[in-house]
Amino acid sequence: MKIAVLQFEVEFGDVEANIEHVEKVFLNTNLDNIDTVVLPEMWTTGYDLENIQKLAMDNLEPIKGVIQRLAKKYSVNIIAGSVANTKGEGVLNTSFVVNRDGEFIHEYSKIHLVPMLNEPKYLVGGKNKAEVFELDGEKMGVVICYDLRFPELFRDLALDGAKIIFVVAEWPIERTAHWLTLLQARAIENQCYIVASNIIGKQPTGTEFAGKSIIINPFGEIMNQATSNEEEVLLEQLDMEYINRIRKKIPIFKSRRTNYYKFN
Ligand SMILES: O=C(O)CCC(=O)C(=O)O
Repeated sequence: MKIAVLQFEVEFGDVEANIEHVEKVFLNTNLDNIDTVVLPEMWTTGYDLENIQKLAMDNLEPIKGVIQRLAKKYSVNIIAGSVANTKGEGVLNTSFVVNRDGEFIHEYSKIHLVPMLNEPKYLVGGKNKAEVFELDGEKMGVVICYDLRFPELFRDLALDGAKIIFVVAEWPIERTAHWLTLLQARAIENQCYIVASNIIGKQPTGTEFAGKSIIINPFGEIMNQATSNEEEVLLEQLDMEYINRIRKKIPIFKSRRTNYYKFN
């Protein structure tokens, strides 16, 4: 599976400009042999939480249509990062996935809201657990930013067969060390690929973002990593068989002693 991870600066509160920008990145990137493109968290709005009610999508419309059109046009699967999304009782931070035929195949709304960003004041948490989905016959999952601090979520996805876990984020630069360490830990402990897309730049709220989008293999090695301050597209081929070799060599899933854990 060949992956393209997009890292860019989000225009604060400017949905139209951000969509236009992503369309341009698709146009200017050679996606000929790419299977799956990954976008970051809240990429249509940034953390413009004061205005999030009016900037949010309405049950993922119209952004779903935009992504479906791009997926078909370039014949790529798209992990569409996440967007502010009004559904039911409030605004969710929702990630979604569309396959290369333009079919909508998965949706997950962030369950862990971030106190440090005041997210619980403006957003509602997702009510469903992160589930595994399939693209091109491979099982995978997607989680959103702060979710990275909750290893249970990753373990559940891995136990359900996920071989790639995507992390879509707006992770601040001041906690770059946590970003890198936790992403590598999640890859090592779950022996799966971790593919993470983060944004760059400073937003009017004063938060500066870490960039450092990254692709990590199931042995925990960094295959590709972006800088902290430049727009970039990371391209990498993932060998899905490598997961089996690593799991055979270090059989942690066979060595688990679930009787001794709170969560099993
Ligand atoms: O956990 C962190 O340090 C950052 C989380 C975050 O910024 C987010 O979830 O958007």
